[in-house]
Amino acid sequence: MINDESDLLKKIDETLKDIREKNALTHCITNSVTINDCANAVLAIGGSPFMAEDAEELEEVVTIADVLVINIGKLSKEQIESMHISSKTANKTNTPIILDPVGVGVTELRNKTTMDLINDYDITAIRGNITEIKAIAKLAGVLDESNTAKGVDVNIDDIITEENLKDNGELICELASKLNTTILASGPIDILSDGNLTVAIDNGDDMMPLITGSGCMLSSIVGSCIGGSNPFDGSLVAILAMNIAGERARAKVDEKDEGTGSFRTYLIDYLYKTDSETLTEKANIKIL
Ligand SMILES: Nc1ncnc2c1ncn2[C@@H]1O[C@H](COP(=O)(O)OP(=O)(O)OP(=O)(O)O)[C@@H](O)[C@H]1O
Ligand SMILES: Cc1ncsc1CCO
Ligand SMILES: [Mg+2]
Repeated sequence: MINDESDLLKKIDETLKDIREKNALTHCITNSVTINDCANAVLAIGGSPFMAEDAEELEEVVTIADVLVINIGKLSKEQIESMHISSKTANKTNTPIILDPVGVGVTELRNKTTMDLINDYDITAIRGNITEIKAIAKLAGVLDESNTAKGVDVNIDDIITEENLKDNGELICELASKLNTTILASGPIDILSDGNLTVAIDNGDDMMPLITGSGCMLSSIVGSCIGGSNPFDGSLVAILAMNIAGERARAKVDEKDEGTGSFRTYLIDYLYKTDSETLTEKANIKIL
């Protein structure tokens, strides 16, 4: 039973141990832009990445995988078919599915692919930037209007702030409840909800959106963490690990007068160096 923030912090140590012990085989069908960063992020947090998307091997892959991560960043007809084959198998084998709906709201293909997956299968968690999550809310009939994403990036009018935190928290909670899933919406402040418990996480660094794939990496490690624990605790540890790695990477690049290229490398370094003491000490979380 979670009564306050300290109850959530107390669980971090055990959840991280479970994640590392499980070393979840994390099957990703993802975009070719950030696929290597995703594989490295999964290894750094303590998972085992397996990128596979040819229809011929998918039933075998999903059957041995602990978790399936689907990222719609750079779709092709073949990949969409692969997403369906994998999701169908994953639901049969009770393998959790994490969906990253990159650019949903921007094109009809992304809208259709996202909503087909949500409507046809049990999706364990959805992780997107706040514009993508609002686009799904509109497509699912929970929101009347939504802004269009700027390509794969958030629309600045949607950015989660202290002022809109309560409204966004309520919306994400309602959407999670309606879709019977766990939702993680990212930005300067992130919101996590399973439809019962809704938490804001105010960690991270403003250099994170200046490299491509910080969101894709986050979705991949959400997969490894859920595969090693459960949807809510796993997502919370994943977002804390990612954002606190971002904070430590930023301190490092500033110290060395470096830029976004080095930041990308340090982000993986500090994901690898994730420890529960640092997460617990630096976590800035609030139950909404
Ligand atoms: N301005 C910011 N300040 C602090 N942290 C941020 C900021 N913007 C994003 N983040 C963090 O960066 C990570 C990725 O979130 P973001 O919303 O940028 O994902 P995304 O748009 O899906 O990224 P991409 O599609 O490029 O992979 C999250 O951990 C989030 O908390
Ligand atoms: C830049 C880009 N384009 C399609 S996917 C992707 C990676 C960030 O989502
Ligand atoms: Mg994204």
